Amino acid sequence: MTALAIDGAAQAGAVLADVRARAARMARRPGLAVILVGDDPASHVYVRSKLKRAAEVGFESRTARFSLEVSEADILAHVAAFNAAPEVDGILVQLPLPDHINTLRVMAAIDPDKDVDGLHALNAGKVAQGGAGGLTPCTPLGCLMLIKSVAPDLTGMNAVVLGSSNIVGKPMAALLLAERATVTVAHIHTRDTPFLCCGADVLVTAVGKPRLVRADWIKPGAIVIDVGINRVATPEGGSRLVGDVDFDAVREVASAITPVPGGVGPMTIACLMLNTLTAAQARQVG
Ligand SMILES: Nc1nc(=O)c2c([nH]1)NC[C@@H]1CN(c3ccc(C(=O)N[C@@H](CCC(=O)O)C(=O)O)cc3)C=[N+]21
Repeated sequence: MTALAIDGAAQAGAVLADVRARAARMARRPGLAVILVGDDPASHVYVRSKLKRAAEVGFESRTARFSLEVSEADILAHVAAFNAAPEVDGILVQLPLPDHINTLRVMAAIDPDKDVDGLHALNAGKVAQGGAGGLTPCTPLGCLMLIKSVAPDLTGMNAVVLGSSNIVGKPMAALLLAERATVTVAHIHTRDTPFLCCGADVLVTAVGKPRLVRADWIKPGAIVIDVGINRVATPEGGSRLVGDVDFDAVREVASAITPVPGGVGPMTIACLMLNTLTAAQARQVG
């Protein structure tokens, strides 16, 4: 069987069209503020594409850029200014931050109502409790939409999440649990990860290791969601993006799989716009 390649770009396009239509009906355009530290080229690419999408759906946006040497106090002061700015509905602090800045302290400083990354402890706690009313981290939210596009009911399924970060693995596990799946989270210290993966009806990989996940790790018919974005050298001397999954081989075992690029990445950005719209609507209603 050759798996269905889940078209993340197309599904993201549908989410963005919906966001754009709903934003157009608002009294005030939603506003997104991005904080970017350092000069990592990949981070700059991601932030550029977020700002481009924001403009396309009719949002205002602004970016505060800082050198790698910026102090934590300076970042916290900018977060406070965005918290206080009435035209800013969503605040995103691009990660990773440099080591001298305490990421959790910065997340804690963001107004939870403007926390469009869903990383403030209040929003993370709401996600963990399986409840509505909070903002959900963009990548796991996008992954869940992609999964549900091929499997609307996850009740009783075995889901395995590779990676236990605050931004992907932990909220992904919480969302799958809320969908009534049986969830296992594997990480760097896990013994026999391939064995765990072999029992997965749904496998979400967020590790950052190019082509780590092989075809013999995959249960026949599984749904495979690849969050990894890894740049690798090509024999021709160029480079290209690959995921955490050996796509060509796994495709012959799985029933559905997301490609890289064109899978989870575009959905992450679409969900950021969706969260910004949600935050703007909640704030404008008051
Ligand atoms: N606070 C915070 N929130 C984030 O959501 C966040 C972050 N920090 N730090 C970095 C990661 C990475 N990330 C991506 C989003 C879109 C693509 C994306 O659209 N990728 C395209 C390809 C892009 C390319 O060609 O380079 C694709 O997969 O098709 C990739 C990566 C969001 N992140």
